[in-house]
Amino acid sequence: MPTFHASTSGALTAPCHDGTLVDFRTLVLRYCVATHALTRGRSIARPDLQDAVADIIEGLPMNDTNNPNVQGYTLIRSPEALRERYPLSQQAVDRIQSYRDTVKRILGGDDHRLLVVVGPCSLHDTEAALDYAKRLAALSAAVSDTLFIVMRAYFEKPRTTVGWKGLINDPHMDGSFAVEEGLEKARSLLVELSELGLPLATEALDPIATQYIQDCISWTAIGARTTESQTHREMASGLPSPIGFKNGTDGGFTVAINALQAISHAHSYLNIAPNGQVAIVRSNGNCGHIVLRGGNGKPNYDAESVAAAEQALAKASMPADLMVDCSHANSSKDPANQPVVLEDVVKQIEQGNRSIMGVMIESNINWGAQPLTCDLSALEYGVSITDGCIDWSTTEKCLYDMADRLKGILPARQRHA
Ligand SMILES: O=C[C@H](O)[C@H](O)COP(=O)(O)O
Ligand SMILES: C=C(OP(=O)(O)O)C(=O)O
Repeated sequence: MPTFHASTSGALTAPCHDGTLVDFRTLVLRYCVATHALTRGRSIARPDLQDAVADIIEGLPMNDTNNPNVQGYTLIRSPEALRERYPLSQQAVDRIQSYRDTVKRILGGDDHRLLVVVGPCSLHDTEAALDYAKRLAALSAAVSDTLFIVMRAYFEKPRTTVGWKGLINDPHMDGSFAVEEGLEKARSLLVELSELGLPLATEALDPIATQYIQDCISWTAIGARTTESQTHREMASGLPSPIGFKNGTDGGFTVAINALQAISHAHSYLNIAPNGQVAIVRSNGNCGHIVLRGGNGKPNYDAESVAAAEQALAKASMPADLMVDCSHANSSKDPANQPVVLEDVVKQIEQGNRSIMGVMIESNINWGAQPLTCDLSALEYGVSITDGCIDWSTTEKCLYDMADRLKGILPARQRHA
């Protein structure tokens, strides 16, 4: 790794990628010229930029007290630059705005439909994701009087300990962590999915990554492992779509209810501006609801748990808006249990429940999950590489059945008295 040396004149110099000795100011200048060209949309040879960046970053001494545990930094393009490269059409922008408004109307009880967040646990194969989305778009149109369907487009996976952290973090799924490529893959796929006319949901995990993709998203989850995190609550208060806070991994509602209260306020926090510069963000505050996903080895989708969640929300003077996650601890991570949970939820609504405004289902083209192995060509098409999912035919059956049974009930339901 090259390091900078002070010459007798005091100038910092370092050996460049091509072996020549270059001073620090020249390297910074090369980098600025390259990024300026990029942000202005001019094409520049990618290696020029990479070399300029690598020369600067690798030249910076890392053995200071601030960074003893950091191997290095790789600068990447700004959110603005990626958005310019993969823009949404005006039609998609208008649709996304109307999808977000629909989610808010469902929360307020002004749209009687049930919000259904359904799709793969994580997306790892672009072709399979588009295949799934096309099927879901057709199904969604057929049940749109009763269900408002939003596709799970999850690119970030929070891990209990370690494991593949999703397409953004490791797009080649081989531990090479090409995060910039991951952001590019995620954004280009989100744009393609958005153009199909399907509302999209994701989990917002990395506060910086959100800046690259959130314009495509109509409903956002904050996961069970981060619902209690102040950083995630601050970020959520500034995100453009309504938020579903999962209950904590212990199965309790309190941290999710506290999170809802936190995001209803404006916050000031550190993140990056669209041009990639570190900035203080001043948010307006946001709205959302809790998601019951079970925990601590126990489910919490049953009528008794739902009533307890309603009481906890009432005690906190929060509206009774609940989504039930049919997967995760509610299914003991066995996809075969998801239809069982869904059946229970539909029965609760048939029997007069007014607080359940949505469900979440982990579904894919094919059943179950497969381990991520070194030989990627051995992966089965349309099968999750994270949590197990129900397959497409089960998904169709579940959603058509639910729409059929709730068709006459939801329009008459007074969600908020
Ligand atoms: O939804 C996915 C998983 O439940 C979540 O990422 C945690 O997975 P893990 O417990 O296998 O790490
Ligand atoms: C990780 C997820 O859920 P949870 O945070 O509930 O574990 C998920 O929905 O993908």
